[in-house]
Amino acid sequence: MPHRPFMLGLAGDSGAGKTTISTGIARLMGQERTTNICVDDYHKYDRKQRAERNITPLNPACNHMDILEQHVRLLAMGEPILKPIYNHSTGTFDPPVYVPPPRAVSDGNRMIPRVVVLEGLLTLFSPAMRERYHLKVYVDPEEELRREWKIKRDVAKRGYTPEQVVADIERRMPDSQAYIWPQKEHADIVVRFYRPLGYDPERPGTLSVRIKLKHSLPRLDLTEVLHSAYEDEPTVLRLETRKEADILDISGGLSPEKAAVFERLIWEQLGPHAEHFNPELIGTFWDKGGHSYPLALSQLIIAYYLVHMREQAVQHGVLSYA
Ligand SMILES: Nc1ncnc2c1ncn2[C@@H]1O[C@H](COP(=O)(O)OP(=O)(O)OP(=O)(O)O)[C@@H](O)[C@H]1O
Ligand SMILES: O=C(CO)[C@H](O)[C@H](O)COP(=O)(O)O
Repeated sequence: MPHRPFMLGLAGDSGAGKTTISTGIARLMGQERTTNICVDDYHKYDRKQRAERNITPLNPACNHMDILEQHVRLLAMGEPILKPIYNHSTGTFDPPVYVPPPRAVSDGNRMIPRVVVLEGLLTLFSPAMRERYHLKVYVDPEEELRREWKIKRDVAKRGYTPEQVVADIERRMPDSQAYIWPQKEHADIVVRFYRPLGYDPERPGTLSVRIKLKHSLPRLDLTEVLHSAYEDEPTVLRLETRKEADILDISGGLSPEKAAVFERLIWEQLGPHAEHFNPELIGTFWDKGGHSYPLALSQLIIAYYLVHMREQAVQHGVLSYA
């Protein structure tokens, strides 16, 4: 009887869109079956202590990496953890919370595995963590977009002024380059939102996405949708096979009709898990209560690979059943 959860590791710099992606994945795969862990909770120092020590939260030395590794292992084994909490409103720590074991739940006929999503600055940093995930994703928007997103979010939700956020981004840059960006090399999937030609900043839902898929991933058959795209809208969807990876480009100009065909196609390849998934609430992001088809499809594609990579791991005996 399978007890061990689907394990997804999602990394990227601050404001890159990790929470936005993982929120949609939880909605898609079932919020009641998903445990979402934000790795910010494992900061070693509070905001004041970081300022005193002149250390950024991007530095592994500023985080309890050993406890994080231990918790990733426990969660992967379907065990509970007592998780710290970092509070972004106060800049200090709240009392820890008990996170129940992510064990499979029964739907009457069979067991449905739970999902654990670990998202944060350093989730792909150490081999001890990487080896526990079925799928590793790195979120890598255009740097200008990331800055814009971070400034808006930190001002609206974390009490900073725009000047403070800009100064902080600059101060963090050496650590971004030293610790965060290199994690991209370890990802199975790299998701890059970018501004297409003629992009209107008032319509963030029209951002395009480029998804880099490592050749080690199982094949997602996109023939039908790529073929229909090429006939009438040649630039809306593109799949290019390169030496190091496949590159899937989804334009923000995708019509709702084509997005629906694309969604159905992935859906059909999800296998029996699809019946427990809910595609209705994917693709939303916080700014202006927006919706984006490239975001929705990215979330669906990640879920597809997560399901299939776990299946492969089980088949190859990498994961045993508890
Ligand atoms: N695909 C997207 N399209 C439009 N806006 C987006 C997208 N992804 C993220 N954003 C915007 O960027 C902001 C930051 O995103 P999010 O909170 O998901 O980043 P994060 O990587 O989790 O950040 P942190 O690690 O600092 O908590 C969001 O509030 C949202 O408005
Ligand atoms: O890079 C970050 C990830 O969200 C935050 O800045 C970090 O977690 C510290 O938080 P705060 O700025 O609220 O003290």
